[in-house]
Amino acid sequence: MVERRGRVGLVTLNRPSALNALNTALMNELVEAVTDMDRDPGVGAVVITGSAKAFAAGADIKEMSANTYMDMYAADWFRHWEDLTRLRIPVIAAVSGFALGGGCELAMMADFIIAGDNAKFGQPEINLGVIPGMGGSQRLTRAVGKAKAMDMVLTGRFMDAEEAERSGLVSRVVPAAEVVEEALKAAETIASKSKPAAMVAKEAVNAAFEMGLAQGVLFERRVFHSLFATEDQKEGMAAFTEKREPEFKHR
Ligand SMILES: CC(C)=CC(=O)SCCNC(=O)CCNC(=O)[C@H](O)C(C)(C)COP(=O)(O)OP(=O)(O)OC[C@H]1O[C@@H](n2cnc3c(N)ncnc32)[C@H](O)[C@@H]1OP(=O)(O)O
Repeated sequence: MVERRGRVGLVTLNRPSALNALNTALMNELVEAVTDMDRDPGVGAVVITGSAKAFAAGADIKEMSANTYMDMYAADWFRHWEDLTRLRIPVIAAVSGFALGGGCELAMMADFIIAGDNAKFGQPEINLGVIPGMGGSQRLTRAVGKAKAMDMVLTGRFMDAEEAERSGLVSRVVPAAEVVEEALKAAETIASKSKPAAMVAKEAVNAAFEMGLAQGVLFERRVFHSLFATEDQKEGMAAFTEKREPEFKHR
């Protein structure tokens, strides 16, 4: 499930026979793997991917179907999975095939999504008599706006890769066979930058979803100032002046 390519971590969901339906065991493994990478100074970015047919076809319907309200509430079902949104290093979702329900929500927990041209995104929980429960109603709405989010959440229809790119859900669409390599290349590019700068950049962009404009701009300015305490800022600006490539030390 977990591989290292230099400074990049690659995590592959490994239940292809069930289209990577997200059950507790799989999600515990995923959260543990990326949390370990997040703490590893040698990792600068992470890619999460699935199989060619499915990134993930949703939360495991069979695992939760017999649960009662109290089972769901007492376990606070999906709460632990939200840990993925608290990672400090950049995370890319490389999506091929189905990204449905919890699969779409998992992809949206990443910092950005690179989609194969066969990708299909959807929040079809309405067909099961429920609604998104891993943040879909919130993150999809922020990504694509109210009209498309309402359409998808209320009708359960799928969005193809082209529409997903046009709507702002994914950052780029590439041939399906190349999606993991493209995501790894993007992750390698990120991991080659100053790690403190990349982490702060992620925090600053995410702040746009939590703060008003004035507060967000102030937050950005303050964390921008803070980067002048890093060796990498000195190196990056010296390298520019000396017309050479920077050698970041990630501190
Ligand atoms: C986060 C919250 C609140 C909820 C959710 O995420 S609920 C789940 C939302 N997702 C869905 O409703 C999609 C369910 N899956 C499908 O509609 C189809 O599997 C498909 C359209 C994605 C693909 O259809 P296809 O005919 O190509 O493949 P299947 O034979 O249907 O699937 C193969 C294999 O995988 C099992 N599978 C698929 N999705 C799930 C799932 N979400 N949970 C559990 N198991 C799933 C499917 O049952 C089949 O396994 P078996 O052959 O053993 O039955």
